[in-house]
Amino acid sequence: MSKEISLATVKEHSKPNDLWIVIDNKVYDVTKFRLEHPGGEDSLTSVAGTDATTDFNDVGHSAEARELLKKFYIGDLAASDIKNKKPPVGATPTTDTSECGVDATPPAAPKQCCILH
Ligand code: HEM
Repeated sequence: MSKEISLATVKEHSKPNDLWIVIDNKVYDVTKFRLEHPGGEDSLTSVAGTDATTDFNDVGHSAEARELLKKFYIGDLAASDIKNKKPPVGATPTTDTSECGVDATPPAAPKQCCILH
């Protein structure tokens, strides 16, 4: 079973010479890699000890970069620290659905341009 690491523990490793980050709920020790990172040391030190999933995805890292990640994997983020931002498809909404962004209104009638002449 893989090791579970809390976000609080990850935060303790937020120094350049002791640098952990979280990507997709997995914890990576990139202390040594920071000096080899093609995107520079600063981009890694700026997210040290935090969840860098968004930053990592925003850059549009290659498949090679994702493959490289595996070398630095040290454990999984503790279940209690995982924010379920995107519930699985088919999940039953709890109470308030006002923020889920789902618009139940049926699509409007076809636009003029869709009507064949
Ligand atoms: C362990 C985590 C990471 C690995 C293994 C990694 C790996 C790489 C690799 C291999 C590249 C070369 C381009 C590519 O193949 O996509 C790259 C570029 C880059 N990375 Fe990362 N990266 C990591 C985390 C991050 C994070 C957290 C950030 C931002 C906070 C970041 C920002 C960048 C930037 C800005 C570039 C340069 C893109 C460019 O010049 O086109 N990386 N990274």
